[in-house]
Amino acid sequence: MDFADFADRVDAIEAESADLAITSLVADLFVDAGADLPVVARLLLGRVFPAWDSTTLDVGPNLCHEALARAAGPNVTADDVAATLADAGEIGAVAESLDLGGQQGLAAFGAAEPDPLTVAEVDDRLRDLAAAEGAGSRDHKVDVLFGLFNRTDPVAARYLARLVLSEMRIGVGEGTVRDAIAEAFDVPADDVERALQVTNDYGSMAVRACDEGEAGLAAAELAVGRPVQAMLAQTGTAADAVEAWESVAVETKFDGARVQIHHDPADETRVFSRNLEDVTDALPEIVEFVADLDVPVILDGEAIAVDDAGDPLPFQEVLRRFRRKHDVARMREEVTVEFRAFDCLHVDGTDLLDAPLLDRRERLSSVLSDGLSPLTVAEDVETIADHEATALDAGHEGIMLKNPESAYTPGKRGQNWLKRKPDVETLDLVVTGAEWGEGRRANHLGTFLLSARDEDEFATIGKVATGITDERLAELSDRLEPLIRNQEGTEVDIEPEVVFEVGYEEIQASSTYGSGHALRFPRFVAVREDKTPSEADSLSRIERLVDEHE
Ligand SMILES: Nc1ncnc2c1ncn2[C@@H]1O[C@H](COP(=O)(O)OP(=O)(O)OP(=O)(O)O)[C@@H](O)[C@H]1O
Repeated sequence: MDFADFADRVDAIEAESADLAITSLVADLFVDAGADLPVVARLLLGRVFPAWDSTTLDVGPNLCHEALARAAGPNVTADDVAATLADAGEIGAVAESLDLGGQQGLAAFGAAEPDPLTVAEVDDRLRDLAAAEGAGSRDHKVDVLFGLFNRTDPVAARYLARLVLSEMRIGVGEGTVRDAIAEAFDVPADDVERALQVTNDYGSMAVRACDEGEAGLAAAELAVGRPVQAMLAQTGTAADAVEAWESVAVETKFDGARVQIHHDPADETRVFSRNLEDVTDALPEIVEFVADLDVPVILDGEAIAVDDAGDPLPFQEVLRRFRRKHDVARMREEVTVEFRAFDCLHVDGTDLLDAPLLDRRERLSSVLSDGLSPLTVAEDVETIADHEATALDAGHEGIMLKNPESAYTPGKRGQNWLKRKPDVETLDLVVTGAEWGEGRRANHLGTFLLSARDEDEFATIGKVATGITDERLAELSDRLEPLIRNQEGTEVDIEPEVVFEVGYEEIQASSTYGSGHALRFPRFVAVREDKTPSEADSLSRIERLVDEHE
């Protein structure tokens, strides 16, 4: 399929507002995609790589601006592109407005008219770009993008630019793609959903539905090395759990960060964070913890930080170890990390997702002799309260209440896992702007603009400057500066990428911020290194919190 045809179809999808009509347009596109089906399914979701693969293109706004400027000819600079972006508000509109691939573009192809750009070629070139590293990789990336932009018409340029900056935002979510696969290939949406949960690969599952139908989807299996979404919990009480189930599996709720271990004794061990990022290199202790297991396993659990006496430290400590690429050995001395296992998805060739929790726990105890989260089966609130008191005494965050009969449902926040509602409410919000500091803090970003997730946009809700030490501020500044998009006076726009956990006193109505709400006395708690903006708190959650407190 030509990329220009794909872009025209995406344009029609973006222009449609009715959900059902969008699904049908996507389904038609899937039917017409032929051999490009896997790539088309991923690109619609703004992905070059499957959802389980944490490889990124690693293309920042500046690099993209440079490539666009080159493709637009000698009279346009990267600064011009950035200035146009400030007016246009999004990179797609900027790319579309530039006259790309003029004479300088043809010259790059030896003056001959280049072949039309295909979807497969875009995919190949972007994969090649993602693989570039080391000296010269930046130039190589600009060259690749320049080569692609040179061969796009305005609509294709719009979607290519959005794709490379992970800003596809065409109103097609994972649910739409699931329903469109079902509609296109006449298979039940539930079967597609299940296969997607197990594989986390929209492209391959679209192909399976097309080629093999229901049977192909049913045969989808977990693979050691390919992470699945974590099962999530709702808030609930002991009384809720006792009422809902015959008995209750009570576990300690560790205050750490979720990790999924994929261990294959014949191959390697990989550790993934809650957002499926590969964090293996940052957490060598976790790899060492399973090194002696002689069967392939997929384990779910929590990485916690402990002090010299082995007592738990707050989760901010463990987050200091996440995503760290340098100084891992030194950080390991500073913060000791341990693993606490609470679930087991696969052992030695057998998938356990559909097995009841207690069976999965039995398999877990058969492979691990220590590091298990303690579990009590309770039938009354008193026994649950006892477990809770013991957990809190030991310095843990609280308890989890689980339905002993329940299957493991990846990515689902169902009724089968309940977490004790924390006493202090915090919000996970995306940093979308900042202000340069004053006085001795003038070289750092000082105040951070926070936004809640609103569908695939972000709605501002407050600013935080309190609770941040000078050292932390320097770190945050280094982290956020490369994400600056625009600057006006001392205020900057920040590419939505970093999630802050923030405490607050109250949520008030406000006309100052886009969300219609403002946080009263917001204070910085931590950077949620384990969350992406898509996992930040949504505007609808904030509205629910406001309703609850009224
Ligand atoms: N025994 C346990 N079983 C399940 N989860 C546990 C357990 N101990 C700790 N956890 C952690 O608790 C998390 C769920 O509750 P919590 O509210 O703390 O997480 P969150 O990441 O802030 O929010 P959420 O997962 O609800 O989006 C799990 O994702 C997991 O990381």
